[in-house]
Amino acid sequence: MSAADTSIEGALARLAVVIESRKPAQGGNPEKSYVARLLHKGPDAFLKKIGEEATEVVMAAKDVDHGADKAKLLYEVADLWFHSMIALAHYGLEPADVVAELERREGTSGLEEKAQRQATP
Ligand SMILES: N=c1c2ncn([C@@H]3O[C@H](COP(=O)(O)OP(=O)(O)OP(=O)(O)O)[C@@H](O)[C@H]3O)c2ncn1[C@@H]1O[C@H](COP(=O)(O)O)[C@@H](O)[C@H]1O
Repeated sequence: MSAADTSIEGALARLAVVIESRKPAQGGNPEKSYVARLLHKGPDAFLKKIGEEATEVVMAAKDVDHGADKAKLLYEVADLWFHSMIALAHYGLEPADVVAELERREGTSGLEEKAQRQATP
């Protein structure tokens, strides 16, 4: 992975490295870094942000339904991904773990998976 890696996974991996470096144990400074500040405040702070950003995604999507520009939707989804990545880092997970989970699901219909889950006692 390098800065020249323009894949989605590359961009997420680079951001994950920066987030990791903002952890209190790595010397992240809450005065100078937004990520360090959220990590310093703890889960309640960044989980609240995730809830807010998810709501903002929904509102932006509804606005697009009513003719608004898609740029706001992109912006809000980026905020949601970003704050979710702070939670992943806090809980010791990486974007690659999410990608692996999505890959594991590849080719399994959501309807099939749901039926199997409901059939399991
Ligand atoms: N991708 C982001 C990113 N996306 C959004 N944000 C910040 O997230 C904050 C929350 O967005 P809101 O719209 O809720 O704004 P707000 O009302 O100011 O937020 P609050 O007062 O509720 O905290 C804003 O301050 C945004 O600037 C981000 N801050 C940082 N990054 C990445 O994280 C890296 C490290 O950032 P620092 O830790 O700040 O150096 C940066 O280089 C970027 O790559």
